[in-house]
Amino acid sequence: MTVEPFRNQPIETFQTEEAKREMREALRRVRAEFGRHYGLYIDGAWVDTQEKIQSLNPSAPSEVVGSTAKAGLSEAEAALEAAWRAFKTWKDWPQEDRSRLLLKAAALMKRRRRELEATLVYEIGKNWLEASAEVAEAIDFLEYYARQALKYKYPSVEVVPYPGEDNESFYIPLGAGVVIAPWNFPIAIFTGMLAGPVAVGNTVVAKPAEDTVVIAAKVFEILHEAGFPPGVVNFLPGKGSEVGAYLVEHPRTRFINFTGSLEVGLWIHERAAKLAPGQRWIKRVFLELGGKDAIIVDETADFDAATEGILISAYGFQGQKCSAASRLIVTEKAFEPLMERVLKRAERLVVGPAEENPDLGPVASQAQEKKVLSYIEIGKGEGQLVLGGRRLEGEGYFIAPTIFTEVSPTARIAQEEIFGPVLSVIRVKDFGEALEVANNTVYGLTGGVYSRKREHLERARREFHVGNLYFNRKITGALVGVQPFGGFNLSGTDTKAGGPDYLLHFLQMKTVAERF
Ligand SMILES: NC(=O)c1ccc[n+]([C@@H]2O[C@H](COP(=O)([O-])OP(=O)(O)OC[C@H]3O[C@@H](n4cnc5c(N)ncnc54)[C@H](O)[C@@H]3O)[C@@H](O)[C@H]2O)c1
Ligand SMILES: N[C@@H](CCC=O)C(=O)O
Repeated sequence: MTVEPFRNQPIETFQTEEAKREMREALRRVRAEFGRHYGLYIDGAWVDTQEKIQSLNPSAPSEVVGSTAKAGLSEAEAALEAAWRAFKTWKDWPQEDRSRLLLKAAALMKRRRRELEATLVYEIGKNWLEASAEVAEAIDFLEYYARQALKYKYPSVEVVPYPGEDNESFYIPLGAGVVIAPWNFPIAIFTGMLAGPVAVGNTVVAKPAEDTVVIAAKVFEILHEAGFPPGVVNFLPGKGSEVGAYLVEHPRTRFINFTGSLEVGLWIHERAAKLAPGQRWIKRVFLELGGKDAIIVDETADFDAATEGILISAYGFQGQKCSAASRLIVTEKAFEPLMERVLKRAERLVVGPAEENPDLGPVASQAQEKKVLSYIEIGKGEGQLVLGGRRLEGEGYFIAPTIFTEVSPTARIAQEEIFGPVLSVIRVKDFGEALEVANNTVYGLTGGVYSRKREHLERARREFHVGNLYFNRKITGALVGVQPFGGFNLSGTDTKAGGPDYLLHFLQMKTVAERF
């Protein structure tokens, strides 16, 4: 099979009139289908249930974007059974044919690109650029893993020759696994987490987050149209603590690919380690969790460039990214010139309904709004509020971009993941102290340094303990294949999504030796 080398999908910035017109048209079409209902997808068929999950528009929560069926335990059981049945043949499909299906799904996603972007705008409150970047990433995952999977096809492993014996080692898939996804990248992470294992011959039951079931259902429409055989991919919207937990503890679950909060991730890690009656393997568990990511700015930095990078990293998608800058660590001499610029620019940020393409849309849900506002209250007792710090008028969950200065490195707003548009600024005496403060967290996902001093950048390269480190640029927006993504410490198992080793997590190596 020959395929063009992998290239990232371009992200639409909506500068041209044509792109703007296309997006407005897509928004109109998606709005016209508000309220549409989708089933579960089990064993190649759409299945309805009595209970349903409604998805609301966070810019105007009285609007129902759509709904899906809601899986219970019997549907979870059926989906896992279907996945195991499908595994019997899918594992032996020629790799080229499996990869071809992923590429077909990518092509279908490209064709529906604007519609998918518009769905993200309405379902989760991304502005147009954020929505476009996310759909591009979902397509990239399909395209990248389709190509990477070809690397592992039989016979792929080089072994040392040994006299009198034929020795070979090769990769085989694990079996049927469970994918549990968060709401903040509901198409990219959902697609990537299922496409990786499936690409190399596993089958999956995929549970989207409760707030983003419509975009996830659209992913399954695409997988269905691409022609995945029944049971290879199963769609199971449902409550995390019910069907999610059931699948985690199930003896027939072979692996769990989870992205979400630290709290749920640790619970899954613990429960998956327990041997359930009848279980015949140690479950593989992959966890991609939270962050408390910091940008360091020293006195040699380009303050204008730093300001741009800080604002996009702190407030892109309202700060609801595991990679978001929630701490800004500034050396004494950089503090005034930098903060003057940051405040001036941040004051001008526009917050509003996502369909109007503001700088910041709403936060994702009422639960998110409550959590972020409660941290803002905590912050008022811990730092100096210099910007925002309040909910804004309107039906949607709008929160003003917020900045606290004079925050202690050990304050709660400097230690706990807030996951909203709140930036805690910590003043330090020099670069050495900045690195100490940056590393003083249980997380280790992304980090950044703005400096013109080579010595500082080299020191950060060695000492700043994060999975994704960025110099003189924003700390969000890792590109598939270019910046494999995943963090250290309690940020997860460093699975490195979109990286060259990712698919190995879902494979096991078999070794056969024959004497002649
Ligand atoms: N490291 C990364 O790559 C990455 C990427 C995106 C998001 N995140 C993190 O995700 C979090 C935000 O996402 P969230 O609020 O959806 O997280 P969450 O942990 O609340 O939910 C994630 C998923 O887990 C399910 N779930 C909840 N309880 C469960 C249980 N007991 N058993 C099984 N499944 C269960 C939910 O239904 C959802 O599908 C943030 O902490 C963010 O940093 C990390
Ligand atoms: N991979 C994304 C973050 C995903 C987590 O929310 C980024 O690099 O910004």
